Formats: sequence, C-alpha cells, structure tokens
Amino acid sequence: MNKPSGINVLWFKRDLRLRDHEPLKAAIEAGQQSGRPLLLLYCFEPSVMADPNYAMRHWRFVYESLTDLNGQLMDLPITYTAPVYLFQREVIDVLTALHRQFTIHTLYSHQETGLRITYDRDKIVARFCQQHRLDWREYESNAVRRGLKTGVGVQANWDRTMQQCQQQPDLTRWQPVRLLANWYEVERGPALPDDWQQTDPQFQPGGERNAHRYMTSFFAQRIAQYENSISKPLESRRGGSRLSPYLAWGCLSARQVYQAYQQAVRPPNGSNGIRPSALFISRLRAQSYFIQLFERDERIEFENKHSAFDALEKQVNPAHFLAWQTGQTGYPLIDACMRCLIATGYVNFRMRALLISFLTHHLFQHWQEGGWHLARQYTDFEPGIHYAQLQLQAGILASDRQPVRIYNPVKQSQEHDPEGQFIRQWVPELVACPTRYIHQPWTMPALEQQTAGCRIGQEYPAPIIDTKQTYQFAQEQFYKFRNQITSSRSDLPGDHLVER
Ligand SMILES: Cc1cc2nc3c(=O)[nH]c(=O)nc-3n(C[C@H](O)[C@H](O)[C@H](O)COP(=O)(O)OP(=O)(O)OC[C@H]3O[C@@H](n4cnc5c(N)ncnc54)[C@H](O)[C@@H]3O)c2cc1C
Repeated sequence: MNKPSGINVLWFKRDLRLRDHEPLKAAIEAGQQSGRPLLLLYCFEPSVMADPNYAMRHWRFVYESLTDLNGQLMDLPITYTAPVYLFQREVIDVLTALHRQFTIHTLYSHQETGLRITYDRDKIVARFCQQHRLDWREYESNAVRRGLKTGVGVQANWDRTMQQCQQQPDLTRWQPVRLLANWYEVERGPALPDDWQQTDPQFQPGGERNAHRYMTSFFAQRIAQYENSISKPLESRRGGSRLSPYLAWGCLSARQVYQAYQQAVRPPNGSNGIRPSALFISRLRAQSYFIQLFERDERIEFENKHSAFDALEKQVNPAHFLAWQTGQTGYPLIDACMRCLIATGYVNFRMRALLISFLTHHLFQHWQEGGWHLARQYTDFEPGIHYAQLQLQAGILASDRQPVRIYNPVKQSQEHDPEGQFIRQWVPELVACPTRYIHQPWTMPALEQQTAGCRIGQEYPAPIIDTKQTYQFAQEQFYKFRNQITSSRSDLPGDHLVER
C-alpha cells in the first residue's frame, strides 16, 4: 500500500480518558485501514480560560488528567508511542498550523454541549473543516442528543446507551504522530503556568486512574452510606460518590459508571451484591438530563428561562454580594459552605441549592454574577447542569405547578449539621460556641459570647439580613410573576431531582 498523505487528529475536549472513548476507537481503526497516523491533541484555549465561569482549579484538574493520560500512553506495550500534545493557543490556530505542516485528513472528537464561547468556537472549527475539505467526525457524549428540541426519546436513548457495550480503543494498534521538537516548541504557545502543576491535597485529583479509584471505593464500600449522607455537608464528602469532576471532565463516561454499578449490584461471580440505590441511578440519569436541557435551551447561560421573570427587579447590593461570596453573612451554615467550597472545590447538592437560594431569594440578588462565582469554585463545573440547576434553585425554571423553594438556613443547619461539626470546621470563629447556639450565634448572651471568644459583630458578623422578613418579601415577589408562566411538563425535571 502507498503511504497515504496527511494525518488524522483526535481532539480531546471534556472527554479526558482512554477507555470507552468512541472517537478514539474510530480514529485508531481508521488509521489501521488507511495507514494514516493519528495525533492526539488538547488545547488550553486562552478565550475559554478567560471566560468568567472558569478558574485556575479547572485547568489544574485538566492538566492532572492529561498528565495521567500521558503516563498511561508511555506505559503502552508498543515500541513507538507519543503523548497527547498540549498547546496553549486557540484551537483554530493550532489546527491551521497542523494542517499547514501535515494536511489533516479527518478530525475526531466528542460533541460538546458547552457554554456560548465553546459553541461559537465549534462553529469556527466547522467552517475551517468545510473550507479545507476535511472531515470532522463528532460522536455523541453521554447520551446527550445533538440539537434535540423536545424531550421525546431522551430517556429511551439514555437507557439504550447505558446498556450498550463500551467503546474500547485498542491502543496497541495506534500509529502515533510524533511532532518535531523544534516545530512543537514554536507552535505550542506559552509554557503552562507552574501553579497548574502543583497538586493541592484539598482538591480531588484529576485523571482517569483516580476516577476509577473513586468509583471502585464507592461501589465497594461508600455507597452503603449514600442515601443517609448525601444531604449532609460533612457526611456527603465521603458518602457521596464524588464522581462529579470525573464525569464533568470526561475521565469517566456515564456508561462506565452505570455498568460498574450494575456489576456491583449483581456481581458476575454470583456473590452477594450491594443494595441497589434508585436514588444514585436517578442522579446519574439527571447528569445527562440537565445537559440535554441545556442543549435545547442554551440561552439560559445568560437569560431567564421564562421571560415573565425579566420584569422581576433585583437591586444590586455589592456589600451583601461580597458577604455571600466570602462567607461573611452571619449565617453559620451559609458561611461554612462558601468557605469550604472555596477551599476544596466541593459542596454537596443540598448545600449548593442553599447557597443559591440564600443569594437569589433572601439577598434578592440576580443569579448571573453568583452563578459565575460558584462555577469558578466547583471543580466539577459542568455548564448544562450548573445553569439549569441555578435557574431551578433560583425559582425561575419552575412551572406554575411547582412551589418556589426558599430554604431557611437555620432549619437546614439544624437538620443537616445538628452538632455544628461542619460549621466549626469551616468557621473557626465559632469553634468554642456551645452547640445550642451554633445555628443562631446571634442569640448567644453577651457573657457566653465572651467566654466562647466570639463576640457577634466583632469576631463573627451579625446576620446581614433577617430571613423571616426576606422570606416573606421573596415569596410575594415571586408569586406575582410565577402565575404568568405556562410551561409544558416535559420542560421540567422530575420532582425527585428537585427535592433531595
Ligand atoms: C446550583 C447547583 C449547581 C450545580 N452545578 C453542578 C455542576 O456544575 N456540575 C455537576 O456535576 N453537578 C452540579 N450540581 C449537581 C450536584 O450538586 C453535584 O453533581 C453533586 O453534588 C456531585 O456530588 P457526587 O458526585 O457525590 O454526586 P452523586 O450524588 O454521587 O451523584 C452521581 C453523579 O450524578 C450527577 N448528579 C448528581 N446530582 C445531580 C443533579 N442534581 N443534577 C444533575 N446531575 C447530578 C453527577 O454527575 C454526580 O457525580 C449542581 C447543583 C446545584 C444545586
């Protein structure tokens, strides 16, 4: 066979794994048939990194994940291998440079349901491919259907995808492209920042192998505590699966998680499996459900889902916003959650809902700025889930059938951190506060405050608002607008996803 001209390129996006990876499998198989070698590519794109939803913690996680892939590639039992090449440039510039140097024949990637910035970027890439007559093969990701405008068929597609065989690339048959060091040095863009390369033990580590470690420990042990712990800020850190960053950045596919769960419930060797958890599966299903919702209605990154709420005026209060953003509201559970999130990149679902409820209902601030702040904190930031959940918890995704859920921060604190352990860990000003006052430290008598070394208004702030009044006000405002909404059932997540 004559040596074919050109190369193929596999563009990694939010799919940082080597297993169950359909485009990688297809690209390797195409290389075997055509003899065309395959380059593995990841671009840290300056425009995406500058987006207000992103922060250094995301790129550190991605960097760790890519380092893990490269470690695996170097360990392959083949004589000639290559890494995933990392560039710090816009992808269009990298593709242009690669095409000029090698002629790209086919570009392989997963479809991405992302922010406006990556959607626009993909349109530019599509135009580039058209202009240069190169084929861009995109593959469905986690059962999210491209361009689907209704909810019809979503559940069936999820069930089918989860049960299908995993798409395992045979890397021993990969014919890698190795870039010339001089060329790569010139084209790769600036060196990657040092701080991405420092691991932070407070955060979940990136990487496909770490993802499998978390998944194994969850199905082997931690799932036993799952249902009792997921609403609690402290216990959920161990009892939750903690698979969200690995799913968000694609170190795992939803199908791998689903199938590992099925195996744990019904082990192939016939031994006793774990107790099934319908709740866990409903949450895994929600992952793709919410991304599908965003695929259908991506403008919710910037606009209210229902325009009826556009007239709901929210005055900007920078002092209140800053207090919320830095964990200085005077409500211990709110402050503990925010400080913990900033320090570790994670709080559980209920506490995320509480933070948004406090901001948008009690402080009566718009969701956009707060949404950006939270996105920058979550290691697992996933645009589709984040924006749909943000609007859901802010009450503006709701239909006329659903009550607006305004959480009471004191009640949540009493129910989910009754002894105040989580609060004391993240709000050290309250470490000596007696448990009977920990949820409402402003009710502590002056002498007790002195004894506990925590004078309200000095060492720890007095509450910035009175939630009895703000609850009343938010309710009245909301119901004025909510009654104007008519939305179809298929627009809405099931109640089980809202309530937990
Ligand atoms: C305002 C707000 C913003 C959120 N933003 C994100 C986000 O950016 N990225 C993200 O992955 N999750 C987000 N969530 C959902 C949820 O809080 C996290 O997925 C969960 O806390 C992750 O912990 P876990 O992996 O232990 O979850 P588990 O309970 O073990 O669930 C397993 C997996 O299912 C998915 N999942 C769980 N809960 C939900 C849910 N309610 N909706 C959709 N998928 C779910 C996640 O991928 C998770 O890893 C958000 C929730 C709220 C209220």
